[in-house]
Amino acid sequence: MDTLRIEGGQVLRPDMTVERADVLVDRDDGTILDIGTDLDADASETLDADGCLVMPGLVNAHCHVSMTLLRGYADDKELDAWLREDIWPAEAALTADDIRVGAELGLVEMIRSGTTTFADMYFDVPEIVDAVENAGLRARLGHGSVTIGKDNDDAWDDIEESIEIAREFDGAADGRIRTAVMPHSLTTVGEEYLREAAAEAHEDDIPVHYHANETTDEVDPIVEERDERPLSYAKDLGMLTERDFIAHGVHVDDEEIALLAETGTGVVHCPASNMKLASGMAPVQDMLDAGVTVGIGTDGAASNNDLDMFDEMRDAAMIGKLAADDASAVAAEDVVRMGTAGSAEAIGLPGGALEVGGVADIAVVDLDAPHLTPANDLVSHLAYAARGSDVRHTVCDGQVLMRDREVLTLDQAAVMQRARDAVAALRDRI
Ligand SMILES: CSC[C@H]1O[C@@H](n2cnc3c(O)ncnc32)[C@H](O)[C@@H]1O
Ligand SMILES: [Zn+2]
Repeated sequence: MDTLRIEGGQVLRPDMTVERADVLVDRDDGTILDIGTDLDADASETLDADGCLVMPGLVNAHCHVSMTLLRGYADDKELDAWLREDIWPAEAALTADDIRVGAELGLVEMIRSGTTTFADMYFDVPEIVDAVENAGLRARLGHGSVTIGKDNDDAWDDIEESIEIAREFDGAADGRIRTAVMPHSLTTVGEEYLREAAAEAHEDDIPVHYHANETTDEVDPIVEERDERPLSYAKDLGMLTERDFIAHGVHVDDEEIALLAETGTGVVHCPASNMKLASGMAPVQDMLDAGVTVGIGTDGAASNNDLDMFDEMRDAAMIGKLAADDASAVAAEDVVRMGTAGSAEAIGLPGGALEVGGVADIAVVDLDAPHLTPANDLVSHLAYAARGSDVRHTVCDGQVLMRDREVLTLDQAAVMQRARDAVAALRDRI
């Protein structure tokens, strides 16, 4: 058997306790064989975790990975103006090659900060599928459809593309890639298209993922036109089921929170994007109290401006307290759970916990740093003090993606140069 042993570290268990243990991985099927101090098997490969915390790989539950190319391209605007004046015109000029290199740049960034799994909405999805397959991460990918501003035929083509992409690539990369049908939002996609997209997706047991209740500018017109809240509308459309997950969920009222809990729909909290675009403060503690499955996502690198899930967990804790006006809200354990198991559950992928028989998706965090000293409480450190750059090794599906901070599955320097060249050419075209 081909095995990997991560040795000498402390291990974060699913109940958020930390214990001294080694982790033995079956690389043939990508699962954890054993966790303990007296593991007897000789391993084919070892990773040194002395002085480190071995934790589940982080799960970035909402992203637009190729938007790394637009990092710093347009800042300091609210969502609608940012999308319409800057981002959508720039995206209209992106080529399939741009999407590919942007995705690779984002994947390098994720691997370097301990993210092993993500959910992504974009276009030219076959490029992203191929990049993820080669980089070795786990992902739920989908084509984001927008129908406003399109004639009926073009609108249906865009919806059909989302459905076809989801069907074609579900199970790619030996099952590491799953898909979702991804209408962009409840206001940028018309009612008949949303209804059909959800029905077709669910016919094949494929989830639906979309932006919802992100800003008041998006919520108010729905309430005015339909005399119902957006998530009640989404439920009528068949888009609020256990498989489905929404991004943002900032402006949700108590009835919508109850609907999310009742239906088992996941919510991906994107605190940095919500702050940067001044979208608002999501009632995360209220959602957790109601039993909603809540994960965490970075959103794209143009509204964040990085893909570091450690930053995101800290932001989630900070703004969660502010939103609840309660310093005990969205506590350290809650955000670490949300950034790992909560996100995995929301997007319907395995991972987010280190347990025997579970997938070997692992981040090894080096604790030997001034900002992580003293080690009073390691869960507190993960939530409030650690940075993506503290990650020493990253493993996904039993494969080592980064060893001693060297990314093994992508050529980091070459990807960065291709990204610079792509953006220079893009800026000439825009
Ligand atoms: C049609 S593919 C996805 C689409 O979403 C855009 N996007 C990026 N961030 C956000 C956000 O916070 N809310 C809504 N839409 C967003 C992205 O630029 C793509 O056009
Ligand atoms: Zn988004």
